[in-house]
Amino acid sequence: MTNKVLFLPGDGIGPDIIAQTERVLRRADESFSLGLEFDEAKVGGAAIDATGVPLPDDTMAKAREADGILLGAVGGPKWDALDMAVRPEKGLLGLRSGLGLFGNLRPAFLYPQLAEASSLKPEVVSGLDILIVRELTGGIYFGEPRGIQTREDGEREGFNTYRYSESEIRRIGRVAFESARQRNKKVCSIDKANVLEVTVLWREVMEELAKDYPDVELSHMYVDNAAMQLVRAPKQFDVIVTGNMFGDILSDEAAMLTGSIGMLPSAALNESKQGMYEPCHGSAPDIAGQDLANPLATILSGAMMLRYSLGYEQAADAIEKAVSDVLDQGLRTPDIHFEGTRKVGTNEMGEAVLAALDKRL
Ligand SMILES: NC(=O)c1ccc[n+]([C@@H]2O[C@H](COP(=O)([O-])OP(=O)(O)OC[C@H]3O[C@@H](n4cnc5c(N)ncnc54)[C@H](O)[C@@H]3O)[C@@H](O)[C@H]2O)c1
Ligand SMILES: CC(C)[C@H](C(=O)O)[C@@H](O)C(=O)O
Ligand SMILES: [Mg+2]
Repeated sequence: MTNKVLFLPGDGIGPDIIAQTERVLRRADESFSLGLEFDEAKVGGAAIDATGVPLPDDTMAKAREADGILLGAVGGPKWDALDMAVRPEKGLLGLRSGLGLFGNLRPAFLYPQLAEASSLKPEVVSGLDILIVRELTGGIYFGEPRGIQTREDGEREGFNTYRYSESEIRRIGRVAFESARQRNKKVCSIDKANVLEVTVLWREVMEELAKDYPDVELSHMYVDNAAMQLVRAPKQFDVIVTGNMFGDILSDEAAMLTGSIGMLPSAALNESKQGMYEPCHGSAPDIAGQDLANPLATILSGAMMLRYSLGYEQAADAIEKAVSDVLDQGLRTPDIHFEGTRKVGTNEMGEAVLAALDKRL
């Protein structure tokens, strides 16, 4: 069996962080004799520049063939102002929906070495380990109708549709309940059921589903309260399940509890566990190409790919331990740097992870 890994570096810091992750994955491949086959394709702004579209057919074809996809990030000021039809996000959203990657796992785990980098007091975050399960191919991101139009009275209006079917809610709910079974057996479903009918249905379906998981405790919370609770007492959460947009916002918030958005990996899985893995952050145009980006979220996404889509638990473990080792050594990119630690660049951080991985073998 071959295990095809496709790299999609994308834009901004995407190529910087994918380069470091590729080194680490190639080393893991050699050391554990995984038999990985690597390929690369363009997406987002880089694809627009090269081909005129953000998701070329060739990229989509390679993505369909791949067992695991590792994406850097897409977008940036050069392309974001373009019409919706050609926005780089279309490339990313097209990949997610085209591959049916509805289940987005975003683990907000605080490495103890980074407690001082967190935005919250160490006692509030120490031991933090939350899994955000975000629905990724539905909700307001994809609902129709959508658009910007000029009304008869000459005023322009923009509109999107927040829509979820029962089966879409049920399948993401199952991901959350199953994940909770492997963890602390608590699911908190986050909605806005006091205002939005779509989330009244969301709540009802979660309640129905809970009957199949009597060993898991289900609770519900409105999203505004959840945003507040995440910074007040984040350790009350185990698994959070929520829709596409609320999950997008809450996962960036959760990232800061772990020290930096540069630390948060993610997996996007479909029914057959094919997956696309990416850091939760964007293309960070402000620091692109300057050896400043933190590559750890992407390296950790690579470890998630080995674990969830390719089944190489041991290699995934070794990479995660190597990341912990470099934090133990006090190495920090600027986003997680604090007094008493040593500031390093993207490249040096990648090299340090490689060296730590070698020592672990
Ligand atoms: N998955 C994706 O591809 C993805 C995700 C989010 C945003 N975007 C796109 O990225 C572009 C920039 O968006 P934004 O500025 O809102 O969000 P962003 O996540 O790119 O950046 C927000 C802030 O976090 C910092 N940051 C992000 N990643 C970092 C890392 N690895 N190391 C150190 N610092 C890091 C940036 O320097 C910036 O100050 C936009 O075009 C947006 O649409 C893409
Ligand atoms: C770039 C954008 C489309 C994307 C999203 O909103 O899903 C990003 O913010 C993310 O979190 O992956
Ligand atoms: Mg986001």
